[in-house]
Amino acid sequence: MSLLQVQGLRKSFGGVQAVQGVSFALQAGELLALIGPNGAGKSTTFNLVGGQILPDAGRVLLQGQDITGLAPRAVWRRGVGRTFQIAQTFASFTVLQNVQMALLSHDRHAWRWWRRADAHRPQDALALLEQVGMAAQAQRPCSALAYGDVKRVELAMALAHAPALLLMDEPTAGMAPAERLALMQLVQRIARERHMGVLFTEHSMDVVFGLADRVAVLVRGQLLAEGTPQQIQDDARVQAAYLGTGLALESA
Ligand SMILES: Nc1ncnc2c1ncn2[C@@H]1O[C@H](COP(=O)(O)OP(=O)(O)OP(=O)(O)O)[C@@H](O)[C@H]1O
Repeated sequence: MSLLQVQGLRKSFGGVQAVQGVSFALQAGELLALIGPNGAGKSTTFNLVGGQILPDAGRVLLQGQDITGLAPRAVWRRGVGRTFQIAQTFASFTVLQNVQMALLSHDRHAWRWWRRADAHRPQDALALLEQVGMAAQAQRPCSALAYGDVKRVELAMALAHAPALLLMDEPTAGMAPAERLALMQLVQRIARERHMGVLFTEHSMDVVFGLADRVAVLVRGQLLAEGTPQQIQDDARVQAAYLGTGLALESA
């Protein structure tokens, strides 16, 4: 059974048909990149899976269970984690405290008990930081970190929830080419180790064609093609869709 099945999703905003019957599947341990020109419907699809937007039609199944229309928090409870285009951490708290707070949230302790974070599962928080290569910086405030390191802390916070599926919205936005490949190599390794599926939107073709297992191409709200990076790069329809958009399909 696929980890995630998206079946015939549709969403219109007024007269704009943002997503028009999109279907795809994602397996555990796999990285699926959702790409397409501006306005293709990537964010809308992403938000339909995460529960931020209600679909007009179609279904989202997680491990065979229908999660269509559930609120974001309920989708999260079912095992769907999320990272954001602009990493979200508490700047004045230490790296370790940030992960401890994510563990608190996962363990269903209310956020207002944040003062207890210091005492909450410090060894587990440290182990998560080791997984993302941030244990040495555990005691630094997040405000003192380089942006690439903040993204690693955000990843550790998402992993605190032990998600079966991780949604990553433009994970490498604002990062230098070497940094973004390193981050996504880390995500790939963790996805394999944890059998966690990763659905990500991405504009950097070096990341998409270097690290995704499969690529889904959206154009004007429809799924134009889906396949391995090589199949997508060789697909004449995809190349035509990108012509004139100012985006290059080749890896940098
Ligand atoms: N809340 C909204 N209200 C009205 N129109 C919307 C809304 N969200 C998206 N749209 C429209 O739906 C279409 C798809 O937008 P979407 O943001 O999903 O595309 P995208 O592929 O993520 O684009 P980009 O790469 O520019 O972020 C666009 O025409 C957009 O203007």
